[in-house]
This record gives sequence, structure tokens and C-alpha cells, in this order.
Amino acid sequence: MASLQDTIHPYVGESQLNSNSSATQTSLEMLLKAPLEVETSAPMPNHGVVDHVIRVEPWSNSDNGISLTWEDLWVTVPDGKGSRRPIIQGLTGFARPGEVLAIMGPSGCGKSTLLDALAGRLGANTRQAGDILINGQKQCLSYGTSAYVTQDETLIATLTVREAVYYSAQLQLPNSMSKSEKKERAEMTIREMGLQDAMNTRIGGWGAKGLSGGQKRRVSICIEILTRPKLLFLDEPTSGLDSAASYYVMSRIAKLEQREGRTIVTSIHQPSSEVFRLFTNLCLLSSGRVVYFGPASATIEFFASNGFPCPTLQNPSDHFLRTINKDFDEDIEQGSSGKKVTEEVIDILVQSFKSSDAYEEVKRQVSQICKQGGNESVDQKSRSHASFFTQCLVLTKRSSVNMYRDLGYYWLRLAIYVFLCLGLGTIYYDIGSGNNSIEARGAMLMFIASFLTFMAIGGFPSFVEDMKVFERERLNGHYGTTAFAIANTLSAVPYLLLVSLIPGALAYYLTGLQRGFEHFLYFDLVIFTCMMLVESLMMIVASIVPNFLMGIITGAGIQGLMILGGGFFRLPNDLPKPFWKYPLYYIAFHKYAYQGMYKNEFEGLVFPSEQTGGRGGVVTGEYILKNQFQVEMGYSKWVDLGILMGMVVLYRVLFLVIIKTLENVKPAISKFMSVKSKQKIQVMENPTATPTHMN
Ligand SMILES: Nc1ncnc2c1ncn2[C@@H]1O[C@H](COP(=O)(O)OP(=O)(O)OP(=O)(O)O)[C@@H](O)[C@H]1O
Repeated sequence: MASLQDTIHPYVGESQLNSNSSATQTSLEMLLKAPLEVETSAPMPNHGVVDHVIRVEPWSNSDNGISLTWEDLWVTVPDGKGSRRPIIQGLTGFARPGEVLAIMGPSGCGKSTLLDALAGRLGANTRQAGDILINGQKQCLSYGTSAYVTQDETLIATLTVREAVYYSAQLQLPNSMSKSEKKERAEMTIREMGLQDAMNTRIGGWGAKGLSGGQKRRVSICIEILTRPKLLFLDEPTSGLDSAASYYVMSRIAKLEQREGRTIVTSIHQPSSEVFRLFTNLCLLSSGRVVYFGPASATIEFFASNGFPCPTLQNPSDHFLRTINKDFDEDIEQGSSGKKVTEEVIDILVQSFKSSDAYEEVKRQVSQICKQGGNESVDQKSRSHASFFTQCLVLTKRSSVNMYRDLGYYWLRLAIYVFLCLGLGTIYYDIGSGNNSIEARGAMLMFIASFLTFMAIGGFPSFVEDMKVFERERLNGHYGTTAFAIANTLSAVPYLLLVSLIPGALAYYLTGLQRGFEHFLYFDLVIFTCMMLVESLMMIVASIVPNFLMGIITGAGIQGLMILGGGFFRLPNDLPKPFWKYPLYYIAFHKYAYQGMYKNEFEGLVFPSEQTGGRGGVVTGEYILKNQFQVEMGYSKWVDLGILMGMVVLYRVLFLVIIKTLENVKPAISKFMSVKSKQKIQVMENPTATPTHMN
């Protein structure tokens, strides 16, 4: 009976065949007659007994899968001294359909960076050089062809596991699937990840404990494997899981990959020997250099042949990581003097791999995949989605549920607004119609139009959480920016109406502003529109400054300037011309809010004139508007409201444009920078040296 180590690798190069024992050769020859099903229960060297069935089928690019190859891949980051430091150094490798490639190595060796580079998601400060090809062609991974389960759990904390996965299924799965099929797929996937007992548990986040870290991890995986993407990147999918859960999660992922010909690239920290056996290929890294790339099952032999045999009963992956982890070199030296310093060990392994048949085999496989190419471009293979209308509907529903359950989104704001408006109502209680009520009305309306709407900023932290989820889902192609912007707008409307209506009514009627429902309606519509505007402004800020603290400061700063230039603290005719009057006064939405509210309040009213000393003279509201508040009287208050509403649309469109521009500009910049890096890079004789010439 063939050992699993011998059978798990579905392609075998000549050089490997030559270098293996005759017993192994027999099993490898068997492998070439794929598809085959091998049942094993033979003891394996150093690590236990295997007793499960693995179906091995060879896949090729023409089988509608995605093959990924990378050659001489470098990634550098600024080193803080004006130069650049490499974090990935000249890696060559491949990942093919129906196989699991595991990326292993000590913490900080560059696993996530390699995954990011392969997935086209490197950070802005990184530079990349070298070729990454998809089915032998230089093409971008279009949104939706691949999925990436990142290390951080960006999930909607207020949803239960069932809701989170089902909403995601509704968003991602095509309209041709019925609701019940989508529900079934969602529940099946949840069960596959062993989360059936937590189905109705809320995910939880800051402030509310819900799922454990490991469970959240599994929810993230569920969401990404719902549509069975052709290419799946997993960044430490088993972190936070116990060894049994790790095994079940990985084996279920591996099973799907073998059944459906998916290409899986996963970084992993410390797989148990059982999990390790699920990997087809292993890429072992140390400080960004490749220590070994090839069949996972042959790694033990590679280490042994270089003088580092795996001790009996030791988990092989523990042995590999112990051998190449130099972070604790001093401790090791103290513990057992005479041991080789790890840096030397790594050098030996790196050099040995570079001159090995295994490395030649990797290069041969890469060129073979590139030659083979693919029948169709990956773009054409993008999975089909739910329709745009369905996405808008589902996102609106999901967002409404989240806004309802998240106290910080609107409920807290509503409570604070009620207190503030009670404050306003009592401080200006029964404002009267005397001459002194003119200033009081003006000040009160200014406070409402600026400070009350300013506080719409309070929902920013919740919105930033939403943006993180949106960013993850957008990058994984679940839906587009337009659907998100529409859904966010629609779901916010009822809450903003509520938040503007109740406190607004309190302030309006306690103060005794101008009677008439039309006047109250206008007053409330201005508050509602201004709150919507501030939210839209904060959306723009969040798209440019994704950090929540910096976002709040930026948003507050912008609004502070607009309030100053809105024509209250300094009357319009007194505003200094450059900047404050032109353009700020006209850009600031506060100008239209103040003037609309003033017109709404003062038009039609008369006040006793101060000049006559209360001896019967009156002054009209129109006169006060024109001369005291310097309001532009050439157009009606409805025009002011119309401008405010137009601004809401403009700001939301601007948000869309910024996100879409960043989406298109970022890859173009990375492409440009990578071409620049490639032109400058000279392949170094000594790969350990820092390529300071890369910039
Ligand atoms: N954008 C970046 N800017 C600066 N340094 C970076 C950047 N990305 C990664 N690094 C550095 O590169 C090294 C490798 O990081 P990476 O996250 O790829 O490691 P890792 O192997 O995934 O680590 P872990 O297993 O701990 O997650 C680290 O020292 C990290 O600080």
C-alpha cells in the first residue's frame, strides 16, 4: 500500500522520479495513472499513521482552473533610512488547480506578504518586481475570480453566524439559484466549518462578546468558500483553532479543492502532522528567502539529506520551523553550545535548495504551466453574481439590521439629540415675538444647523467598521461600490428621519418658532438633509482616511472651517475675500442651511422696531433677513433646500468616484512601480545581500 506522502502529489517530474527509491517510484508511477483513489494505513516515517482516503486527480489549466506562477519575485519596503529592505527575495513557484500550496516559515518571514503579492493586494508602500502569471498570462486577478481570507476578522458584529453567511450567499450566488438553495448552501457551508452549534450566536465585536476568535475565523472562511472560487488564498486559516478543529477545517477545504479543482494557497503557522499531510506542495520561507519549495511529502527527505533529520515522533512542521527560526538564536546557543547558528543552517538549506533537482523541477513546472497557458482569460471566468438589484436590496436589508442592532450607529445619537434639544427648548423656551427674540432665533437656528448636524460625526466609528467589511467584500468581488453606496443611503434614511424628527420637534415646539406645519416640515427637512450631508462627507473622509481617529479629526476640521465660513460668525459681506468668501462660503453647506432656516423662520413675521423704542413701529422679517443677517433674498428657501439635497447627491457620487478611482489607480501605480523596479533590479549573485538599488 502506498504511503500518502508518496501519493498526494499528482504531478511528478523526471528528476524527482530519478532521485526517489524504487518503492517510491512504483507508487509514483501509479500516480501518473490518475485519477486514482488511494487508501492508506501505512506507518509513515517519523509521523504516525494515516487512515483516510484521498482522491487525487490531475488538473490542468484547460480544466477551467487557475494556475498561478511566479518567477524571481521580490517585494521591498522602505527601511526608514531612505533605502529599501527586501521582504521577499527572488521567489519562484507555482500553485495549480486541485492542489494545496502551504506557505510556512517563522513569524515575520514574509508569508502574508507573499500571499498579498500573489493576490495583487500589496500595500501602497511596497514595491514588487518579478513576474506573477495567471495561466501563463500577465493579467490582473479580476474582482470575483479569487477569494482571500485575511488574518483580521472583518465581520458585521451584530449579525448571527446564520445571518452573516446567508446574507453573503444572497449577495454572491447568482439569481438563478432559488432562495431555498442559497439558504441550504449557507447552512451546509456553516456545518462544513463545524459551526452548527453557533448558528444563532451573534458574531460580536468590541463591547459585545460573541464568537471566539477561532469561530470568527471559520465564519470568514465560510463566507469566502460559499461560491467555490477558483483561486482561494487563506492567511493562517487555522489560527485560534485547536488541533482537531484545524484538521477538520483544513481537510474540508482540501476536499473541496480536490473535488472542484480549486487552487488553494494558504499560509500556516504550525500545522499538526495530520494537517501537514493535506498539503500538496510546501513553500518554506525564512526572512523572505525560499528554504524549500516542492512536494510537502519530500521536505523531510530534503532536511535529512542536508544533515537535519526530523527526530522520531516529532511533528515534521515543528522540526522545520525549529530548524530555521533564528529569532531566538541566543537562547538556543546558551542551551546547547556547539549547535550551528541558525543563520548558517538557513544558508546551508537555501544554497542546497538552489542547487537541488527540486529547484530545477520547480522551474520546469513553472515554464510548463506558462507554455500550457489557459483556454480563456481569468476575466471571462469571473463567477456570476446576484443581480445588481438583488445586491442593493440585500445590502440595504443587512445594513438596516446592523443599524438597528448597533447602539452606536443611531440610537445613542438619538438619545443625545433628545437631551440637546431639550436643552435648546429650555434655554430658548417660549421665545416670544419681542425684538430680543430676533438674535435668539438666529442663534438657535445656527446651533441646530451646525452643531447638531456636526454630531452626525458620532456614527463614524460604526461606519468605519462597515467600510472595513465593504473593503473586504469588494476586494473579494461580492458586490460593487455603487450597490454599497445606494444601500447605505437607503438604509440610513429612516433612521435619520427619526433622529431629525423627534429632537427637531422638541426643539421647535418648546421654543415656539414660527407656527404652521409647513414651517416645521421645512425646518426638519433641513436638519435631515444636513445630517445626511455630514454622513456623506464622512463617507468621503473614510474613503481617503480609513483610520477612524484620523478620520474623525479630519471630518471635524473640515466642518469647523465650513461653520466659520458659513456666514454667521462673520457676516457674508465681512468675510475676507480670498478663501473665506470665495470659495468657502459658497462651498460650505452651512450657508444654505442657515439662510434656508432663516427665511423659513423670519419671512412673514414682524417684530417691534428697536429704533422707535417700542412706540408702535415694526420691522419685517424680510428686512431683518436682508439687513441684519445679510441673507441672499433673490431666491426662495426651497432653492436652499434643493441645493442641500443636490449636495447630498454630489457628495455620495464623489464617494463613489473616489473609491472607483482608487480601485483603478492603485493597480496602475503598482504596475508602473513594479515595471520601474524590474528595470532597476539586477539579479544578485548573493541572494542574502540587500538590493539597495531597488526603489
Ligand atoms: N507594508 C509594509 N511596510 C513595512 N514593513 C512591512 C510591510 N509588510 C510587511 N512588512 C514587514 O515584512 C516582514 C514580513 O511580514 P509578513 O506579515 O509578511 O510576515 P508573516 O510571515 O506573515 O508573519 P506572521 O506569521 O507573524 O503573520 C515583517 O517584518 C513586516 O514588519
